[in-house]
Amino acid sequence: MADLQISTSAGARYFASLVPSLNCLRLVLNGLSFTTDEGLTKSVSRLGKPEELLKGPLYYVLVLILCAILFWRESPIGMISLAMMCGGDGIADIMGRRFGSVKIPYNPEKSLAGSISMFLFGFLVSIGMLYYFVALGYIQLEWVPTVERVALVAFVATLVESLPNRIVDDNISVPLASMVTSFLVFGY
Ligand SMILES: C/C(=C\COP(=O)(O)O)CCC[C@H](C)CCC[C@H](C)CCCC(C)C
Ligand SMILES: Nc1ccn([C@@H]2O[C@H](COP(=O)(O)OP(=O)(O)O)[C@@H](O)[C@H]2O)c(=O)n1
Repeated sequence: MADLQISTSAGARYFASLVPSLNCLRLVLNGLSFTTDEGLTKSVSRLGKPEELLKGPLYYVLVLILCAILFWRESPIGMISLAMMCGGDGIADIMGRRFGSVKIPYNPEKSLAGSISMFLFGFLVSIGMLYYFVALGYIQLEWVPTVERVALVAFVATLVESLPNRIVDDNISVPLASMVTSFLVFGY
């Protein structure tokens, strides 16, 4: 068990994914009303309906599991995708609701304040995470091209998030767009 807590061990990524996996189970059990956790439902839903847990929150933890297992500590793709979903998309909601008076022309439900906040905060969290991983020696990066690449990923993810999300939830489209763009610019 101690070996699993060493991030270089083969099983570490699976051990780390236990936390979002257990939350995934909580969301499914409560979303399907097999169990009732009103605190969980109220904290992660908008209307207080259990079935809401099977949408955005569930996609969120599934992306966490995927990034932990697929990318772990050796690829920048996972940490950038999580930074854009957890940091960028998260701040877009907060800033957009509060300061979003100027709406996006092609999507009146979203605002420039939300999108600009998403780009800037998602970019900064991505760079911060990459700096941390470089400092720990997990990955090696040249910073000038890395900053340019992360800015491109943040721009694409912000553009995707600004689109009307009636088709695909942005907890899927934002990390997916980040993963594809990161793979194209970083190559791994
Ligand atoms: C409320 C959540 C998603 C809804 O997003 P949206 O539809 O408003 O866009 C998040 C649900 C969180 C889940 C119940 C518990 C997550 C546990 C996870 C291991 C915590 C680590 C998060 C950290 C920021 C990486
Ligand atoms: N780019 C954005 C994103 C969200 N928002 C605001 O945040 C609210 C929730 O955004 P959303 O529907 O994308 O919710 P999440 O599922 O991303 O949290 C929107 O109804 C807007 O009021 C914004 O103004 N601009």
